[in-house]
Amino acid sequence: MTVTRGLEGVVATTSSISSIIDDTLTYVGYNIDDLAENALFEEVIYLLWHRELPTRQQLEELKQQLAENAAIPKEIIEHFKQYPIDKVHPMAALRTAISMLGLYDEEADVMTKEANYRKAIRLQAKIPTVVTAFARVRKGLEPVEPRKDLGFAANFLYMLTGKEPNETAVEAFNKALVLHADHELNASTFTARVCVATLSDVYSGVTAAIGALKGPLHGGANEAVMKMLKEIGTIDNVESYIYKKLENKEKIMGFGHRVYRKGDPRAKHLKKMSEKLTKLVGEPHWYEMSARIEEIVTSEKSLPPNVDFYSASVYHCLGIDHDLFTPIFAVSRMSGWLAHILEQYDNNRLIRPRAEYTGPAKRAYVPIEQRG
Ligand SMILES: CC(=O)SCCNC(=O)CCNC(=O)[C@H](O)C(C)(C)COP(=O)(O)OP(=O)(O)OC[C@H]1O[C@@H](n2cnc3c(N)ncnc32)[C@H](O)[C@@H]1OP(=O)(O)O
Ligand SMILES: O=C([O-])CC(=O)C(=O)O
Repeated sequence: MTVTRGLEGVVATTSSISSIIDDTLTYVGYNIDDLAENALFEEVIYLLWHRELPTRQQLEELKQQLAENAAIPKEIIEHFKQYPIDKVHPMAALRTAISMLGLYDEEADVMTKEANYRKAIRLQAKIPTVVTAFARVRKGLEPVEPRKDLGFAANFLYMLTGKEPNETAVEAFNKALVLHADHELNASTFTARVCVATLSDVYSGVTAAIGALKGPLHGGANEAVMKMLKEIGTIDNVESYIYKKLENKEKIMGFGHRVYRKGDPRAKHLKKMSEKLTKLVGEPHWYEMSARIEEIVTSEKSLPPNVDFYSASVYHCLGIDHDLFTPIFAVSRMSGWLAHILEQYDNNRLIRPRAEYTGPAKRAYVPIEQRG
């Protein structure tokens, strides 16, 4: 048996959703740079689910479907209110609430193509409402109802704060959503596909994916980056902090990638946004510290920043609590998970690799009285 630890380089499926070739990321053939500059997140959702950009009418239809399905059952809000609130990470709350949504969906176990698409709409529509409701309930605030007249990005920020966001914030948030939407067979997407390849339901697939995204080696890295920036505190501390970590062979969060070698093409967009937004909110030190960290880690380890590095300071500037960074990643990646889940159902085969056994062999059962 040949063992490939971490399945590095293993091609486990075909997919027509996104590709990473020679450090270039495309969604259904459209370069991420092009989409980041021009696309609405709702257009990207449509693209990932239908493999074509929407016409104006198709886009309006999708926006309407998302708006109509954004409300969440009041039982979920009641559930949030019962949590030991200061001990619950929003990713744990999200994982539970998304699973709970399945309990209130009469079609949860209906496995037709049409029913699965309707569930995709409901999940994509409701995830911003779930994240923002939890963010408010834990502060003793009432959730803000979604508005039908706002787009996806604006509605998220509105539900979070109760105030209509300005154009700069909406534009930045939309771009972040576009950049995080899909990424080939990353760990959480693979998790979703493994789950539904048993012909389990869509809710189980996305709940499993949220669990995988939560870890700091994957989506959880954006929150860890902000924690590191806060620990460093000032630009003068960057060198000693980073060199010490490198000497101790500790990982620097937001750097490195399993697939990219020269660099993550999404990072440059977030870097630009970080520079602009940190200046705009009068906190340029977050960008300056980040840029200095990048200089050191790139020259010492040849490791470029990934999508999670500059997204941390971007979200901070949008006034978002640091432990909501990974849930926001999930709000965007929900679109990719759902595209992959639908693709898996369309051409399913159980995913079941092998393990090379390394434990003891051929042992005879020892009765408990003889085990000392
Ligand atoms: C959305 C996303 O999921 S993007 C990734 C987000 N995760 C992070 O930012 C966490 C930090 N980065 C990492 O832990 C890794 O780079 C991963 C998990 C992203 C990729 O992991 P892998 O492909 O398994 O690489 P692996 O962890 O084996 O690293 C290879 C070598 O580079 C080093 N390395 C990799 N990333 C880093 C890092 N961030 N800081 C310091 N050294 C690193 C490792 O220590 C290892 O060195 P060694 O060969 O001397 O032991
Ligand atoms: O692809 C990966 O391994 C992780 C990643 O960058 C993502 O999920 O966006």
